[in-house]
Amino acid sequence: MNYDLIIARYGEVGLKSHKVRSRFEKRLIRNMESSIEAEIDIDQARIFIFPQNFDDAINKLSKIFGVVSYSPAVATHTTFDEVEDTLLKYVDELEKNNLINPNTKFAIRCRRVGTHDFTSQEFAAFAGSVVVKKLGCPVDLSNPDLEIFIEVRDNDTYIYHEKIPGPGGLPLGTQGKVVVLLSSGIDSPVAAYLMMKRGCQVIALYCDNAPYTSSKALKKNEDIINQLQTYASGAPIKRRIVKYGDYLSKCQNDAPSRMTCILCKSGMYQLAAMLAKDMHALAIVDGNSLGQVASQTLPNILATREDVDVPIFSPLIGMDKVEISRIAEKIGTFDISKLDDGGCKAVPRYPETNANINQVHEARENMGQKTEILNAFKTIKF
Ligand SMILES: Nc1ncnc2c1ncn2[C@@H]1O[C@H](COP(=O)(O)OP(=O)(O)OP(=O)(O)O)[C@@H](O)[C@H]1O
Repeated sequence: MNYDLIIARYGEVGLKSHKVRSRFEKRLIRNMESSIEAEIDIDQARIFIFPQNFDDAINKLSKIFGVVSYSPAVATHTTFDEVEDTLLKYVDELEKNNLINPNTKFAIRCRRVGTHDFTSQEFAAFAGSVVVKKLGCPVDLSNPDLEIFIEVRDNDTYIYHEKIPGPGGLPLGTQGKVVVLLSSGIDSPVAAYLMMKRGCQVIALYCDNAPYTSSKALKKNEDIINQLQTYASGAPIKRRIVKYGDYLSKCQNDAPSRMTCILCKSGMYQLAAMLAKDMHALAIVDGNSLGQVASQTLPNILATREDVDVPIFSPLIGMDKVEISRIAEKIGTFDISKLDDGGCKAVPRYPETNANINQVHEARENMGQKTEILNAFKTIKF
């Protein structure tokens, strides 16, 4: 198919006030321009993309948040003769690609913006008659095998047959920055993706538990971030790594062993809060799903968040593993996350599942958490 352009549509952005919408539209276009080589215009809630490479643009648009659907299209002028001529060529191409034949039930869907001396129904009937004359195929408006869309916008008319779904959400970068505690597991990459979909730029903090975890875990974290970067056009993920092994040793040596995981998570939140303040992020995000593992019971979630003065979001809290894994597969992180990295050797045999906030508070004081976290923070490279 020889297309002239791609028409993209946005969803939620259109519900905003005029001022906010115009800011979000600009950001959406900027995000598109940073990964697609194209000339891009916007007119009345439609984005017109004239790419250098169509396949590449079609691929990239599926990963740009804010886009709800898009259609490769041909363009012509709004006259009966020119639309007939262009439609005949378009149908020729559809036929060559086995998308239409004399038995295909089809419908023309016409939309119109502007002042014309015909209605949308009249124009659809005209376009339908062009197709019937050419192929003799039956019109079926309620249950067609193929829909051909004709979009008339003043003097320009666009013809297309596909509406490819985009990822939806809000344009990346419109909702500020968040620090995501991003491990090498299945869940936190999905949490990061969902926050990106809501428009947040991600700062990914990885706590490197070496020598309790292997270099494979660190490599997996890098590969996961590279995969998530394909969705981050216009607001790339910033990766930060903290050396966390010494802190974990201190937890093991100076606190009851059943507390290690609680103190580990509590320390991660403290670090994430410091990083958030340092990098002007307004929230922390984790991959918790209620009750999934020992560290994610309600008492433990409460105890690990004590003294954290930055909001913590857990976008997966109500999802089960199957739902989370399905998203991980869709976004391409599942196969990386599921690779065996040997796990964390600091996990005790019997981790606490019902933490008492006072006891955790005492354990944090006794192990000198504040100093240990300050020391760990210094290992982050900026
Ligand atoms: N090494 C780490 N670096 C950064 N964040 C981490 C790390 N380990 C765990 N977290 C955070 O704590 C949350 C819960 O921890 P848990 O030990 O259950 O994670 P996991 O199973 O290793 O990874 P995930 O939850 O991402 O599948 C994670 O979702 C993640 O947000």
